[in-house]
Amino acid sequence: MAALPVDDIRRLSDLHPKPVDVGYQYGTAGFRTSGKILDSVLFRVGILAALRSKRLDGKTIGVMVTASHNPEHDNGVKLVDPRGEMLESSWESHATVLANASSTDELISALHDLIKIAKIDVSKPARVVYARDTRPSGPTLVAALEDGFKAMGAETRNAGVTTTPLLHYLVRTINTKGTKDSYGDDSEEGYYTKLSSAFNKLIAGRPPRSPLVIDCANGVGAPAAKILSRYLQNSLPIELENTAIDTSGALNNACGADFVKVNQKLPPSLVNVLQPGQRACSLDGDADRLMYFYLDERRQFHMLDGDKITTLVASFIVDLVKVVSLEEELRVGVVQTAYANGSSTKYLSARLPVKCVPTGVKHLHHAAEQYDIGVYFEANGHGTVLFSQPAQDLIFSHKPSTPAQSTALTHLQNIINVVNQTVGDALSDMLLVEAVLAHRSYGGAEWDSLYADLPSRLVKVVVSDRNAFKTEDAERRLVSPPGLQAKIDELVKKYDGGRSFVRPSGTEDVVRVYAEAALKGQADELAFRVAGLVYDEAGGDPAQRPKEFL
Ligand SMILES: CC(=O)N[C@H]1[C@@H](OP(=O)(O)O)O[C@H](CO)[C@@H](O)[C@@H]1O
Ligand SMILES: [Mg+2]
Repeated sequence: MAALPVDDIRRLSDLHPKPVDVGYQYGTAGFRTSGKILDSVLFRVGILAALRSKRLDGKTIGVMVTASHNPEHDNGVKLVDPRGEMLESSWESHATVLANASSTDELISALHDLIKIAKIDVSKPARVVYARDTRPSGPTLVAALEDGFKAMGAETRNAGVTTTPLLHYLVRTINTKGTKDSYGDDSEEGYYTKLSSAFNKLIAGRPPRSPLVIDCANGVGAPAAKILSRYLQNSLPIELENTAIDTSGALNNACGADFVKVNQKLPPSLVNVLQPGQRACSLDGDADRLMYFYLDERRQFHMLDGDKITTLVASFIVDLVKVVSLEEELRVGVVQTAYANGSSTKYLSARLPVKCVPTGVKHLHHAAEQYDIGVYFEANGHGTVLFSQPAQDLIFSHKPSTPAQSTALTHLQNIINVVNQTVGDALSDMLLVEAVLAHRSYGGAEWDSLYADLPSRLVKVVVSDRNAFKTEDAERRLVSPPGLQAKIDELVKKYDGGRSFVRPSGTEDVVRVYAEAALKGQADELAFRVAGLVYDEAGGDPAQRPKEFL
């Protein structure tokens, strides 16, 4: 069995020393922190990606350098497994171990351990494809990553500056190229062609669409949406806003999907742009999240979040499945997290199976794979639709008995192709939403009226140790610190339609509090009361207690 190229690793590792006194964790979204302290992490992730590929007989592994919706000065990195899905969870801890090795010697010894534990044949080829978003720290971090690849002698393909979902698409298409499972052409062009031609077929014969405003969060979604618009031509007129990818500090700043979701308001930059009734959406910094919204006649803001997208899309698919009389063979189900608005869960549960899983896309994705057709979106707008292989085979082979069935089947086939099944994809999801709206003849208001959101509030609490907070029941209840859940239950009882839960964030050093209630003021009050409980319970300094906490 070949040995690790220790000399190359040593020489290059010395160029990327780990800062002392910094600990790293491969969390829900990979490694994510200030871009200034990620150099050694990127180098080591380069090595890890090569080893993961060797472990999988030279299948291509993806590496994405992004911190998504986080502030511009943050950055991050995550690995993508061969089918375009998130890194297998047992390897998350390998990643954490490598990132925290304090010296080159320790790194090399950790690598030897990893090879043994994970049974890696080092003589196998290593193949990786990588990309980054538009963050200013990206080029330097990618150089560190490339040193990691070089140390391992990996075969590499640089996908440049692109969106996270496009990188996931590339990983899957590269690995399925020339097989019966081919997912498309392994190029940017292949991606845009696949999505746009499916969309064009889906909306063929429908009245022309009115222009859609896209807030690109001043990120990589801007160039991506521009390219997509060329492929769409007249089928979907779009107006791009917040496209300043070279303006320092602009990324995700007072714009983008996370801003809209958290603040429940219009990005200020759109105030003089958006017309009442016009459809608009926001992407996040790496274009895998999508939030829709519109202004009513009184210029009141209305948000159409991931739950509203789930409802729109799942109902449409269910109706198509009914038309083709395949309800038994094509079971449609929905996956949500505790952050899903209670009204959406109620609406959906009355119509289809709904499952609640812990936060983080990998949990939703895996649960959605259990259905023939699984629709999943986090409330924050990250999600997609998964079709099992048997479901796809049936949809492409079934013989329709009537013209209506033939049309419905064709729509299902085109939905399969418009959707990026590897991961949530803002641009693909946007095309899917636009297609369904066109079929239903809905504007924002009609879509919004399917159910009324319960007012909700999300609050962050800074605590000294978020790991002291442990949850059960898909994060809806706290088991630790002991006794805190009972106090939350007591509070919740006092609010009409009240619901609240507390969980440690997987991406930030905070504990999150969510609350909803029948009235906005009540949801806010409940959230701030629970936040106060959490703060005090965690031993927060009374002098620093945020004044809004009750
Ligand atoms: C409330 C919320 O929006 N949480 C987000 C956030 O996770 P936290 O574990 O809550 O920090 O980032 C994750 C990764 O992007 C995303 O999957 C998740 O939905
Ligand atoms: Mg993102």
